[in-house]
Amino acid sequence: MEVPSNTESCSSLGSSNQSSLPNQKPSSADKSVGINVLLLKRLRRLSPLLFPGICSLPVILFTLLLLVCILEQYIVYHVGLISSRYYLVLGKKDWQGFVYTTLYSLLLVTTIAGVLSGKSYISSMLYISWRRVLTHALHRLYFAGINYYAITITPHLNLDNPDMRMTQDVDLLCRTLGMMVATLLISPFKISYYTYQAYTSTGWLGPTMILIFFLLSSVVNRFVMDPIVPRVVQAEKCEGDLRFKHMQIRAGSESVAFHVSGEVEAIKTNSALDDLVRAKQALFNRQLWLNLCQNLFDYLGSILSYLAIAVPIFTGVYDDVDSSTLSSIISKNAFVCIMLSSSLSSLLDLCGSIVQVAGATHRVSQLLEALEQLRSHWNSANDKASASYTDLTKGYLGLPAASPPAYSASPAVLGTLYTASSSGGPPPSYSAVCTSSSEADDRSSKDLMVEQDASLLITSQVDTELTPTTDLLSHHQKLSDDQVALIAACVNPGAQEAASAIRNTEEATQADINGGESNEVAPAFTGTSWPLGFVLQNVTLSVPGTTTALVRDLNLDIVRGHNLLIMGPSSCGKTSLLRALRGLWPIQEGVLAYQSSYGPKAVIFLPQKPFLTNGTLREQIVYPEQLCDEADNPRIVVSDAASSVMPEPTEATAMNDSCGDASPTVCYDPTENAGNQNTESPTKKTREGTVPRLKLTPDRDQEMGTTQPNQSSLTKMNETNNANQDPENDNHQSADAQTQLSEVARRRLDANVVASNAGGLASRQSPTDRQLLRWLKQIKLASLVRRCGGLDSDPGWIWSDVLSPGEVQRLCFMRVLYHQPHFAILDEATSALSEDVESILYSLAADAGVTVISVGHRASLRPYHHALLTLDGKGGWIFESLQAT
Ligand SMILES: Nc1ncnc2c1ncn2[C@@H]1O[C@H](COP(=O)(O)OP(=O)(O)OP(=O)(O)O)[C@@H](O)[C@H]1O
Repeated sequence: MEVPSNTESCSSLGSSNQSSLPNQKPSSADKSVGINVLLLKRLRRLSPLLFPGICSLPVILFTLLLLVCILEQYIVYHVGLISSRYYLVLGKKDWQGFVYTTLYSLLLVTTIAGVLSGKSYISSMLYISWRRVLTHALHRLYFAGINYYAITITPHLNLDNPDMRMTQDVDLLCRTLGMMVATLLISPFKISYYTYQAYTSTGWLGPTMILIFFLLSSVVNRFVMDPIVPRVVQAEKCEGDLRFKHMQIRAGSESVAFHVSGEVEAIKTNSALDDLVRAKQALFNRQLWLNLCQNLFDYLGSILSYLAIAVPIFTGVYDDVDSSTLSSIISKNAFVCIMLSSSLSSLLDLCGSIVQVAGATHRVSQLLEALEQLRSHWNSANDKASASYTDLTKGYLGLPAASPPAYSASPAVLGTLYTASSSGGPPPSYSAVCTSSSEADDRSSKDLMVEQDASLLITSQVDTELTPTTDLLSHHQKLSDDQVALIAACVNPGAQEAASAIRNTEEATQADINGGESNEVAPAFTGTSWPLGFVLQNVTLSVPGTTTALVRDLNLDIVRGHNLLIMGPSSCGKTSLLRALRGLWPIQEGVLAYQSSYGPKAVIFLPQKPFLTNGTLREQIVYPEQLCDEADNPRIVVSDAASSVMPEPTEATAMNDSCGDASPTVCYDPTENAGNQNTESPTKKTREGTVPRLKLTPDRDQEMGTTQPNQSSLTKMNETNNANQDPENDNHQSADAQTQLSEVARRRLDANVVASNAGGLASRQSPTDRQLLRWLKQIKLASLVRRCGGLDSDPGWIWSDVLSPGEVQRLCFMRVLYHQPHFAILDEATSALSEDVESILYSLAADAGVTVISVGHRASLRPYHHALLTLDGKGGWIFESLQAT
């Protein structure tokens, strides 16, 4: 299977399957960077970012700068005439005129000093405001969706050092522009005025000579400047590479020290330095010719002004004036000609700045374009998924076809459904096969290869219920027609009041599940009516850009109350599967459906490489939530980790408008929620009352027995279904098996989404400090509170450097306890811990009602899970129940 390489045919990284990433030529080797049409286009694209609105600070400063520049030129003109005035009064020995001229000159000089300082200050302000708005714009794009991740794993973008582009290159661009802008602004006025003055002094000859000279020098400079721009771009890249190397050593200093590999790193760092020096050298070599031209034309310009004034003098225009008046006229004429020539040559002097601006503009624009490309890629995939979702949900759950679910209005609310093209060929026949652990143990790795027509389903019990004539959702979830209609009402926008009714439905459903005949066909996941977290149907997953499958045709439903362990040899694709679940990697084929946007209260990931942010201990625990107020009045920003993350909640709406990012950032005050006990309590109660506890005590098997179908019950259900089927239906079922499976998965997902939506995840109460401290003590981190000065004191640590790997893992696990999500996805999250601490952590997670999906190598993990998925790294996989262990 070829992964499509063109932009048209692909969807989005991490958000859709059958996708490759946007294609773009390598940026640094891009020969198109220069002083050219592309530069103008890029500057035009940057201008709305630099001038975001008529009342924005950059526009106000820009206008102020323009006014100050005009004032400056007015005063400079009069300052320039001072010498001419002195020639006159001194030549005539006019005492009074001398005193007056002196006072007048003092006033002008004082004023010009103030104006020039003010101009410089406003230029600096303009620079910093530009830097702020431009960096904010880049940040918005960089943190939109998973752009910050996609840009680093998308090799064909070949975009070096995005961090440096957002910092140093933006700084260079804004600073140089800030310096240039005053000259650029005033030049048209200045040139027009002094052209007129030169014309009145010298006739047409003076200004014509000067203008021709300027045009000539511009053409020469243009050719000298052009090759400099790519060298500026290259030098900036090398600068970024060297910085990155130093950053890498700083981050891994301890590992380097363990290896005592300073010399190796020195060689590599010096190599980066040598590259930088070479790049700078090439730049300076080119700049030499530019500087030569600039200086030559500058001085030729000053001579030219005297040539211009010499013509009327030698042609006798001033023959009838006395010598002091002639001196005054020469001085004045020289001044206006010099001013005209210097106005023009100051434009030429900007050539050095222009190449800097051009280089920085190209680099910043390349980043901007790549980010926009990734974002639109992401958005179009989301739109596609939204459209698929609307299509697929049309006509079931009682939804009128013309009334799409709330998802289309707010993808963040209802989640995402990702579809891929089918793999072609005959649809696989789905037989419910549940491999026992003993059988699995006997299998060789060869046996792990799964046949196309023998898919194993975690919730195989559910799938054995599939019959073409059955209302799948109602049957599966034991819902009455009224309940299904209620869900439909809740899916529709504006049906918020249905949330409480849904809770009632949950209770009713729970009663159904627990009582009477429903026990016989009760779902595997008793304890919740809306248990579905992730649905994988025929999922094939490869490393992006390659065709070698890590997992092939995987069918899996990940449900609440059903802990899943994923194992397999190193590099077999365990983390990659989690990446797909998180939407970071696209899948090649199949259907991967999940709720993507509830954040850490629904699904939390503890990655293999733990991430600790800067700040207080509490900030580590609540991560990825952000405390945005003082500790005594904590406000928590709940960011949607799977969708766009906006830095400023107040800008969320504007960003949706301008950037098309549909996922809002929610900011809520837990103190408000605390007061709303009526809303809180039922949710909390329902949650506590329904989520099964996996107790790691002797009665565990018994508990698990209630949450896990055993083989005999599966067989029984198969028999029941077979008995109900007639031959016609057999054919029908075979042909529609794939469709039905998708259908039931979507219905269950939808129902789950609706219920979670109605359940008010964001309104769940946060644990108290007392509870946090109790947990910290239980996981043996109590001393950490003292070491870092309390929960809310910032010790200024680089946490991952200060804490041991075991402490880091335990601290990260606190996030699971704090958020108490429906699902915690743990990628070797306890690998650095002893088995007894591991046991404590899993017990606490079970007590909190958290369903865990673990990746790990240790057999000690098995007792905490209901099922095991083993990958063989060649595409094969096997699922086995762990209930008997
Ligand atoms: N960003 C990436 N670019 C290219 N290949 C990658 C990338 N990330 C992972 N891979 C490759 O994908 C394969 C599966 O990696 P993955 O991290 O899923 O393995 P794993 O089973 O979790 O391994 P381990 O048990 O060692 O953690 C590996 O061969 C790895 O080299």
